[in-house]
Amino acid sequence: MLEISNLTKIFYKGTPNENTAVKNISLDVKNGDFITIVGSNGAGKSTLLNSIAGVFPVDKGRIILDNKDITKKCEYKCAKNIGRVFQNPLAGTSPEMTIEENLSLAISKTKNLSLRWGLSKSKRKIMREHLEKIDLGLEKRLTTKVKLLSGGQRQALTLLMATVANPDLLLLDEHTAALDPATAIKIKNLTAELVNDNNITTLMITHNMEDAIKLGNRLIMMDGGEIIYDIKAEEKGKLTIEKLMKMFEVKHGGKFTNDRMLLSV
Ligand SMILES: Nc1ncnc2c1ncn2[C@@H]1O[C@H](COP(=O)(O)OP(=O)(O)OP(=O)(O)O)[C@@H](O)[C@H]1O
Repeated sequence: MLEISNLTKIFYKGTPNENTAVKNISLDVKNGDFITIVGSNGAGKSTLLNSIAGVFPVDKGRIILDNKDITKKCEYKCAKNIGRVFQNPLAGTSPEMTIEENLSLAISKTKNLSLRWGLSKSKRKIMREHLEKIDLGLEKRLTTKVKLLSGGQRQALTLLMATVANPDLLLLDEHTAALDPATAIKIKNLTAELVNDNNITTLMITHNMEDAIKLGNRLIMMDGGEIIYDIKAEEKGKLTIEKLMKMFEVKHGGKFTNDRMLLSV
């Protein structure tokens, strides 16, 4: 489904600040995999996701999504098949546009041609049905401007927009980290529901070890630009936070240094 081979991303190449953020990473992601990604600060997690999403050119390697080579595809083109949600709840929606206009744009990426254009009655009905699923009463506020929503409401809408067109791949970069604890739980549950119901292949960066263990069917740990652990199905089911920390220390050769990660234990 997603095949990454020998991926390398170097920032400030050829300068004294040269920094290899992703080092020769290979990863084979199966259709429907829900992979959580953990690792210390600067481990290369966001760089890996940004490389897949075409944010910048990579220095080496290949990225194949659904049998298509997307290694050199720009961010705009990748966005047609890849849904993304970021940490900042203000990032994924257009504030001056209404809920229905935002959602309509997201639906316009769908392969279902009859749903693509305009704000027809049937499209509104479908939008309301989608919004009902997130259970925040937004289905009654279709014409409200998005800038009037709370951070949590906006992040839920962003998540819905990122999944509504059934993307080939969903990339989540600490998408609940900026929310209050109660809202974060809601968004995490919504994530699991949307991903599982639609069988969306997903990579999710989190600093919360508990979430990393609980959510998804596979866990990847990164350190120094490399994948140091790739823990699958059954083995993942037996993981504990303590085990995971110990494993990190064994490979890293030192204590865990990520304050945010430790705080969320
Ligand atoms: N756009 C960029 N330009 C230059 N350097 C960058 C850029 N993005 C990331 N880096 C550097 O690449 C390295 C990996 O950063 P990255 O953001 O991928 O780590 P991360 O694992 O996501 O960390 P965190 O958990 O702190 O968000 C870091 O040294 C970072 O400073």
